[in-house]
Amino acid sequence: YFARWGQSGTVDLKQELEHLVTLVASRCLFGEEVRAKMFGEVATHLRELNDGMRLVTIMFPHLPIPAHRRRDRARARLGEIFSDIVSSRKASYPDGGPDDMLQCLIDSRYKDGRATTETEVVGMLVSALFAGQHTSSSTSTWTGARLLVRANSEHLRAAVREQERIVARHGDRMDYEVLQEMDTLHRCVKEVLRLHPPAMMLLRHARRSFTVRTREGDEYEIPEGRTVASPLVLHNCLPHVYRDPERYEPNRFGPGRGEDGAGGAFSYTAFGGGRHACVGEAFAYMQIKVIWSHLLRNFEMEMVSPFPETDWNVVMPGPKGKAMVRYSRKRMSAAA
Ligand code: HEM
Repeated sequence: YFARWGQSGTVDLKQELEHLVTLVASRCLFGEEVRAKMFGEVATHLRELNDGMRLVTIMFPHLPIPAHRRRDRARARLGEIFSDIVSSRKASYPDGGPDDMLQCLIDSRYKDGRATTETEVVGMLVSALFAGQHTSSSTSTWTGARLLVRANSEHLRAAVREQERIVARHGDRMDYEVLQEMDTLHRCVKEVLRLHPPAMMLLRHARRSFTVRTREGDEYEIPEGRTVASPLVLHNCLPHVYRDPERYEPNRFGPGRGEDGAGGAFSYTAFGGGRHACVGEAFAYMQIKVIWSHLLRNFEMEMVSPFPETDWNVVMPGPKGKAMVRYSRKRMSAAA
């Protein structure tokens, strides 16, 4: 993908990473044969789905506003595209096909032995692509925005030094084990997710009433049947859990700092928690670390646009506007 970039130049990192993550997601979900075909249109519809998830959507999901109409048209069109993909896969591989998520959903059976229907497979594909695309691409962009500003150059240097050590040990080999060694990069991404969680709140339905006791000792009764919103944009920044919470400080998750999980099992909830916690967490970290290890090994980069603002108008807030980055090629050698 990055072979398209020149020897040096300026790019909108946000747009580049959005494209790349859509390609990776479509390859992993649908397989090689559809990756190239569907890229342009699907990327546009995914953007319209996200743009149609406004704050007002939580209260009035069907309010007749232009963003909701675009969302509904995009969902219908995605349904058509994916239905074609499911039926052509079923026709081409009647006895089991390639090793990807599409095939896995087609082959799945319910406990009573019933097969999944085409509508169910299409619905799950749309939701997995939606859940995995925007979240990972905005986290990749925020990682760049955080690491490439001058104030964080020590963290950038630490992440580059880690890549040098890993290249010296493993050369160009890139697989699951090698990714597990990238602790510094992992913490850089984890800290990005603390400050810029793509989901701003978790929602739960109270199936029975219960009482919440605050640190100050106040008690609140949550009645049965209510929806409870847990605002992770706020509790990822609680000062009694995270020292200097507004600061980008990946080392707070390092050994001996005592901040990792300091507020209990649910103090860090960028991927949610409990029964409905994100199923894509491990995949997301792998994807983002593959992308950023490649960039750190092959490019010198610097942000040339202001640090992006957050687009708070949508339910899954991401960086607003462009994230312009100047790059020049380098080659990290195994001898480094
Ligand atoms: C940086 C990337 C990601 C972030 C920050 C993220 C975050 C989240 C959050 C906060 C939830 C709600 C959890 C809850 O309510 O407790 C969630 C659910 C979910 N995520 Fe992710 N996610 C990411 C990537 C992915 C990827 C790559 C996939 C799939 C390939 C994925 C699939 C899902 C699914 C299917 C659910 C619903 C789980 C359920 O309701 O049982 N996510 N994610």
